[in-house]
Amino acid sequence: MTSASEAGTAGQLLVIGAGRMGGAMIEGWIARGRDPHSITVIDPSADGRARLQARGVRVAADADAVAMPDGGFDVLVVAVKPQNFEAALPPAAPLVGPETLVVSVAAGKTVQTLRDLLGHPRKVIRAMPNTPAAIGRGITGCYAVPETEGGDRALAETLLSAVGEVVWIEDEGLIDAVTAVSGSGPAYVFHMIEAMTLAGEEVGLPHETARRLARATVIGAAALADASSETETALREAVTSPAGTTAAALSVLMDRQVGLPPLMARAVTAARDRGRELAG
Ligand SMILES: NC(=O)C1=CN([C@@H]2O[C@H](COP(=O)(O)OP(=O)(O)OC[C@H]3O[C@@H](n4cnc5c(N)ncnc54)[C@H](OP(=O)(O)O)[C@@H]3O)[C@@H](O)[C@H]2O)C=CC1
Ligand SMILES: O=C(O)[C@@H]1CCC=N1
Repeated sequence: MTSASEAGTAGQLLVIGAGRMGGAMIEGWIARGRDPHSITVIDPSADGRARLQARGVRVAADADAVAMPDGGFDVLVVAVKPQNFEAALPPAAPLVGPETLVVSVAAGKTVQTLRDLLGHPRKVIRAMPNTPAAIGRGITGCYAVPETEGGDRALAETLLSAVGEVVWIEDEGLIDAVTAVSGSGPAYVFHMIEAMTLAGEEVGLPHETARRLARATVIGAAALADASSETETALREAVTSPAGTTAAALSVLMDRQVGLPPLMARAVTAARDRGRELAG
């Protein structure tokens, strides 16, 4: 087993579930120079396995088919759906050693559940990334159990920062809130494009024109926010002429009773509560 600091690019990684999230992380690690042979994937999808194998990643259809590396796995990344936990995790428990760092990106599933299903590993980190990870523009919120050491957190941060920014929280109970804001958040933004497209059609634009305008506006506004040192509030105010068209729209969107803030609060609370339900 390598030291935690070496394992940013060295060390042996086991990934259970290489779909959208697991796959994006693997691509990020390889892009950052990790040897694909240091990654082992368990995934039942034959197509997915063939794609990864062609990239040099070691693959197995199930835990029984995994060849344990000398010294064991340094990190186990759990990236299966919460609904697949019971089937996927217990068979992998023998692959988890006393020094293996378990990093789970699954929504809802608690440290306690991970420990119960994986033979009670000591070092567990819950991480919540999002799909912009696929282009290296994700953000991941992380919680580490007190049993982890500085080197474990540094190792997790190295792995997760391969696909974007990393923020740490000190309370596991807040991971569901992170999920509700940034984990699920990209879907809210894509839905904003859909809603602006529909609204454009309702005021007379052809569908494709409305879609092009809406999409380029969201992408352009996000890029401007990214490039600018100004706050979102300042950027919003820069669009808003006194008594102009934007002010008319914002009087609807910013209504405290029926505007976007109370609607977004309901949506984020619903996501947070669903995360809590998935824990069970
Ligand atoms: N998508 C997102 O935006 C985010 C997802 N997450 C979390 O990431 C996790 C994975 O989500 P996502 O990547 O979207 O899901 P995907 O369905 O894309 O990926 C899950 C992968 O796990 C595989 N799988 C199913 N059963 C098993 C098993 N028994 N052993 C090993 N692998 C298995 C699936 O194969 P098959 O398709 O053949 O079933 C699939 O390839 C979830 O827990 C989710 O909460 C976290 C942040 C954001
Ligand atoms: O929808 C979900 O449950 C997962 C977690 C965050 C994004 N997708």
